[in-house]
Amino acid sequence: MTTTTIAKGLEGVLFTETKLTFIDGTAGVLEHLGIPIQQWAEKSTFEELSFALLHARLPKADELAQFDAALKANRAVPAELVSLIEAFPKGVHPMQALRTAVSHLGLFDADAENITEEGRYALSVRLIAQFSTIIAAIARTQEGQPVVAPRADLTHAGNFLYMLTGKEPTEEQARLFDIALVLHVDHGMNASTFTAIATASTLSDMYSAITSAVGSLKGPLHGGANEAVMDMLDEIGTVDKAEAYITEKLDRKEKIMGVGHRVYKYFDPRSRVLRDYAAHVAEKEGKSDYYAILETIERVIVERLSSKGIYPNVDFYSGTVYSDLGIKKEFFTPIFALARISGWCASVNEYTLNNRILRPDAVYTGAREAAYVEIQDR
Ligand SMILES: CC(=O)SCCNC(=O)CCNC(=O)[C@H](O)C(C)(C)COP(=O)(O)OP(=O)(O)OC[C@H]1O[C@@H](n2cnc3c(N)ncnc32)[C@H](O)[C@@H]1OP(=O)(O)O
Ligand SMILES: O=C([O-])CC(=O)C(=O)O
Repeated sequence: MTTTTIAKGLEGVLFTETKLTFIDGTAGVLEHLGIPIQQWAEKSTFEELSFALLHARLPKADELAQFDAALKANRAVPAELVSLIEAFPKGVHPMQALRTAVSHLGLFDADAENITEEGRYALSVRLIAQFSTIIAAIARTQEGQPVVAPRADLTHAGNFLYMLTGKEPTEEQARLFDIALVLHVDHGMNASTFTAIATASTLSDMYSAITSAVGSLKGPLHGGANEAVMDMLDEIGTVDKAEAYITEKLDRKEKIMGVGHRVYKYFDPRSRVLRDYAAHVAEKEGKSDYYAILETIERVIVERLSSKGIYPNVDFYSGTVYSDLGIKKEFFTPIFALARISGWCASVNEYTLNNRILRPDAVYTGAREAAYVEIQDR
């Protein structure tokens, strides 16, 4: 069936069914398995949400314990991969490094090409566990610091912060980071999830699907926006300059990073949760002007652009939370990947159970039935 109506950017195109994530963009609602994101953030953990999406149901206590143990048992990565990361050129963006490292990791996995349901599940568990180790190793290497081996007595969030800094985080830091991960785990058919599915739909392997997804998340219109927000905050500098900066940018019809969304035409519910944490940390620690600048930008955006359905998205406040945890802005997008790996794997696994190769079409607008012109006659 072919139609000549073009859905630019595939907006509103339905290509599959899913039981994982529901979004009502007009009301600002996000649910995983029907449970609102606010409840996941308040009551759950990255580990539990990852299990829930991979199995399309909540785990019982013993199932969650087994899943957690499997993640912990899979945290280590091959020494060859650590050596490769250490040999990456200095100054490459961590998302470039992550893309290459994930692809390389596949070379050491004897089961990498297993695309059975069980094979994809086992690979998902490994990838979720090892993403954390890879990203921390990239960060340590770029800082000129020795890579820190994972610990099996810490949560996924706590272990990541430990491998990143070499210091065991406080319970509060680990929990705050865990909530940030929970908020980023999945979001329906976003560009990187769609990319992962498109790759997997050819019956390609998990490493290929996830490597493609990392490349897609990297762009500033998608996951890369969290770093771009921090660039903007650094450029603004102090809160007294924020309103004029944003007003001038909007007058020049430039896009503001961290606002606008293909699906949300109202506040992204995740941005509300992150705003509250950013406010809490700013008040408690008095660390930076970032929160005050973001509040001002949000006010101007809502005044000027809410009639167009433009509001802050998940990337707007997340960087402030990471920054208060001492994380550098180049690692904001890898941290997005650290969370979204679970959503990518769950969506790939769900789609491939009922697979059909993804192959949309384009309306051809070029010449037809033209004669070949010899090179010397052109
Ligand atoms: C995790 C995530 O991926 S969340 C998104 C992260 N990305 C960003 O924060 C980057 C900034 N935002 C954007 O570029 C866009 O809003 C996107 C890419 C997220 C969504 O894009 P689309 O759905 O294609 O919206 P589109 O770009 O067509 O914008 C619709 C209108 O809103 C305006 N608009 C959209 N986003 C913004 C923005 N960030 N700042 C100012 N105006 C905006 C557009 O100029 C356009 O106005 P017009 O109708 O007068 O021309
Ligand atoms: O859904 C989208 O288009 C972007 C995304 O990944 C998110 O908001 O988490």
